[in-house]
Amino acid sequence: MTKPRVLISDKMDPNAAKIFAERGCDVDVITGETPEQLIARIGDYDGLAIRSSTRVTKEILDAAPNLKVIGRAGIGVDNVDIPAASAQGVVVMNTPFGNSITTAEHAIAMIFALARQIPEANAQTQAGLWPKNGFMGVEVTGKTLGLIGAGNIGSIVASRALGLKMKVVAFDPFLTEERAIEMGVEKADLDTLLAKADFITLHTPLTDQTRNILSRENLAKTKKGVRIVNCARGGLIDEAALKDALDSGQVAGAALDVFQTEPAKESPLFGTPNFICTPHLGASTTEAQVNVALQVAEQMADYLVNGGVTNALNMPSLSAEEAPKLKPYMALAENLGSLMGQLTTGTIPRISIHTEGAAAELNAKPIVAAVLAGFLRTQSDTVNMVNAPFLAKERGIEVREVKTEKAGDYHTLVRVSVKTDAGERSVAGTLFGNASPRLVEIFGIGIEADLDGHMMYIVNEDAPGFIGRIGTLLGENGINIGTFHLGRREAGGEAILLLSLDSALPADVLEKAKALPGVKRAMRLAF
Ligand SMILES: NC(=O)C1=CN([C@@H]2O[C@H](COP(=O)(O)OP(=O)(O)OC[C@H]3O[C@@H](n4cnc5c(N)ncnc54)[C@H](O)[C@@H]3O)[C@@H](O)[C@H]2O)C=CC1
Ligand SMILES: O=C(O)C(=O)COP(=O)(O)O
Repeated sequence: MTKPRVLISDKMDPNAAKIFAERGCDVDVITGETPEQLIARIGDYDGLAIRSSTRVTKEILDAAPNLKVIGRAGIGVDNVDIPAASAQGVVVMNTPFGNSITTAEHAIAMIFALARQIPEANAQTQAGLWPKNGFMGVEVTGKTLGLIGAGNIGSIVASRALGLKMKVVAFDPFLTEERAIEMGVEKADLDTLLAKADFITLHTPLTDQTRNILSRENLAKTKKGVRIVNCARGGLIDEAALKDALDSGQVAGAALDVFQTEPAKESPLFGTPNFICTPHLGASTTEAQVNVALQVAEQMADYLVNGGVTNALNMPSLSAEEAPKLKPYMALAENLGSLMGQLTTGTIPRISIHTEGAAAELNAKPIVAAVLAGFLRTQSDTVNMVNAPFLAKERGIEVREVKTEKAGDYHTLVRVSVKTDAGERSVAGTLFGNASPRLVEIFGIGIEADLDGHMMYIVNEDAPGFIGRIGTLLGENGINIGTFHLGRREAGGEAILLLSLDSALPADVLEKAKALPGVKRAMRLAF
């Protein structure tokens, strides 16, 4: 058997290459290449091990017919086009915990650096100025830390901040009261956090919901003199608005480890008083880098050599016997969970997974795990089939399984229902030819569609002319519609439109769609 070939394309602890070799893989370490160089090289490889510098785009995947697995030595996978990788059958895995402590410690270091202006004081002292009177700091003891995102890293930051005698107020729509009490933090909505916090620290992934969470408008709602730390992802803060807020004194200090565009070699923020930054060093400690390198190499080698799957973000774990029958159901279940996750917001106390007809005869556990993974992955990059049920429990989500062996309108059906403030809402799908997943219902409205790639979802008033208007808007913006699906409650009532698009829907076009007459809701979806 030929040995699997692995490319390590970002700087990684040497332990990774060592493990790959020990586990029977041929490994090359070639870092710092341009996308064009990577495209020219990637065709030969079965595995690609990365950190945040390599962007794995559809173009790179298109040039990688042999690629089976992408391993992220770290947490965030926003640099990987996961829908494109999934479409190509490439497993994407990360190492969800190996660098969390290190990153939390960087955020705490940033808090102190801001509180005592350490970088500038250091620079002026070494320049011979002995600026003893120029640097009046603030204590952190007794101050309020606003935590946006209370997942793995956020909760470590909270525990450290509590140890420093800070009060912690957390905003995370998926944080339950019980978990907040366990963490010793006060659960709050975003506006309350913005109004109360003396320091704000961000620990969410970059998603459509979190992009620009510290927008110009939200920065204006902060307590005057707030200090802000971002060691999560660029794009969570409006950088131009942050610059203005620092200039006006609304924000007394800001520390960024991450930027909207990286590498950030220039920025209007550079040189602004009370602004400090590091070049995406959150995960850069010896300990964290050894952790993630060992873990990613073990996981990838396991998959390439034995077919074992750990911490995969886009693939279910299955036994060899169950696999062929369950596989299409897993895809259906994951898509339905993801659809539900994308369509609902806020705390969800209950998810019910109902299998009917042929689906009810199967082992429900992987189907339930796939629904939960699809649902929770819209909130966190670190969810997979293995940890989704635990995460759901931790988030206080009650999970119900219901089986009806007698078939209804479809010979086999999976229905996902969630309890929301607005009542119970459900989506359902079936398998065509026992193989192809198909959506058949959204929120009580019958609609048949494949859930695949980039999509757009619209709820509108059923009235003549609407379909023409949306088609014209997308056409004028160069967006090609792949498939077009319609459903409605009754003639002239509420209608839904589900479009598959050949490219991602830009934010400005989405805003224009929302402004079309008759549109009640418009959003982009991705599978
Ligand atoms: N600077 C660096 O070098 C590093 C950065 N990171 C980044 O840190 C971030 C957090 O990582 P983890 O804590 O491990 O992830 P996690 O998945 O454990 O936690 C993320 C939390 O954000 C919450 N969240 C999701 N949507 C939200 C919203 N709209 N508003 C508020 N909260 C929301 C989730 O419920 C979850 O609790 C990720 O973006 C990751 O990529 C991670 C490691 C190193
Ligand atoms: O793990 C993450 O999400 C990180 O952002 C760390 O990035 P890095 O591996 O240091 O390029």
